[in-house]
Amino acid sequence: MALKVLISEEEIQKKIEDLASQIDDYYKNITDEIVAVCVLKGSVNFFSDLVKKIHLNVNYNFIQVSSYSGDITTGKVKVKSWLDEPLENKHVLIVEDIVDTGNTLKYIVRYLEMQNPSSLEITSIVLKTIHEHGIQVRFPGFEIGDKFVVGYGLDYNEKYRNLPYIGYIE
Ligand SMILES: O=P(O)(O)OC[C@H]1O[C@H](OP(=O)(O)OP(=O)(O)O)[C@H](O)[C@@H]1O
Ligand code: HPA
Repeated sequence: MALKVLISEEEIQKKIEDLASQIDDYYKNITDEIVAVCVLKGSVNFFSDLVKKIHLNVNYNFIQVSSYSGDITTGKVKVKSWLDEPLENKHVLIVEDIVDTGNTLKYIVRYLEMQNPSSLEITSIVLKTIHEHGIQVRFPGFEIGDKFVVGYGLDYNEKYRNLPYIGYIE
């Protein structure tokens, strides 16, 4: 089983510079903190690289949800841990590693919206455009086709998360 590079470490880091500057610009008139919500586990690498490049007042929050077994979604989003502060009247940025079927984000957005944040936006480093999920990603990274990808936080049965690039299994 060989791994092929789809998006190199250099391309990822360049894209993150670009996303961070879009985010800086989008929130430039906001004086309150922005709450960046990291969706564990997959987003940990992207979250960590991104927040270091944002020049705003950023607070961290973490949720852990999962729905995949191998490369197949169970269709059921399991919540493993949730926010540790309310998001009412906060500007919230959800940081995801991948939007595939959109099930995970649909679930997260539905519950975060119930908390009445001042604003709720999404960034995702990878997006599969094959599904009609209707999720609006304000700060999109790379659009890819229908390949199961690993690396840079993305796993196949918990493997490959620590690769610095995004690849696929041939
Ligand atoms: O758009 P979807 O089809 O819902 O897929 C996207 C979600 O799937 C992965 O999470 P996973 O359930 O594998 O948990 P993990 O982040 O712990 O790997 C990924 O990190 C996203 O959160
Ligand atoms: O392509 C993928 N790779 C890893 N995890 C995922 N979760 C949804 N899609 C993917």
